[in-house]
Amino acid sequence: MSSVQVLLSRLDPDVPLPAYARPGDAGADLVTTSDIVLQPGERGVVGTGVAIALPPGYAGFVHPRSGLAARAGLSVVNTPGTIDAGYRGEIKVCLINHDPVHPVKLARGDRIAQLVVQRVEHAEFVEVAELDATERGAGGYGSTGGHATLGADALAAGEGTEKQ
Ligand SMILES: O=c1ccn([C@H]2C[C@H](O)[C@@H](COP(=O)(O)OP(=O)(O)OP(=O)(O)O)O2)c(=O)[nH]1
Ligand SMILES: [Mg+2]
Repeated sequence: MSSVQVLLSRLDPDVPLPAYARPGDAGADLVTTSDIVLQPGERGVVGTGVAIALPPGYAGFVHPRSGLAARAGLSVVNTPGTIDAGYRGEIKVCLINHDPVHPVKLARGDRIAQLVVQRVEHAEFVEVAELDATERGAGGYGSTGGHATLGADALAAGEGTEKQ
C-alpha cells in the first residue's frame, strides 16, 4: 500500500500513536483518552490525544470499528467524521451506543474508532441549464428494489421510498 507522511502532535503523552493493526489495513486505530460509560442511546465526545497536519489534497475520515459495533452497538454519530487538511485541533470522536439495553463502558486507551486517510478533490461546480440524461435518471432510494427487511404490506404502503 502506498503511504503519505502525516505530521502528528501528541497532545496526551501517554496515548499510543494511531496504528494500523495489519499491514493492508485502511484504517489506523484511534484511542479514547478518557473513561466513558454510554447508556443505551446515549452519545459522548471523546478525545484521541492526537492532532495531525494532513497535506493539502488529503482528508481523514473517522470510521467506527466493526467489532465494537457488532458486539456492543458502538458507533460514531457522524460516521465517517471528516478531518480537514487544515484542522490542527485534537481529533475527537462523537461516539454513540446503539444497543437498546446494555451500556457501553470504555476505558482510557481503548481503541474506539479508526482513521482512514484519503486523497480528495475539490469540485469546480459549473451551473448548467440541464444535466445529461442517464439510465438511472432521478431514480434512487431503493428504486432498483431489494427491500429485504420490509414486508409486502410496508412496500405496498410505500414505506422506505421517498415521500413527495
Ligand atoms: O469526527 C470528527 C469530525 C470533525 N472533527 C474536527 C476536524 C474537522 O476538520 C473539524 C470540522 O468538522 P466538520 O466540518 O465535520 O464540522 P462542522 O460542524 O461543519 O464544523 P465547522 O463549522 O468547524 O467546519 O472538526 C473531529 O475532530 N472529529
Ligand atoms: Mg465544516
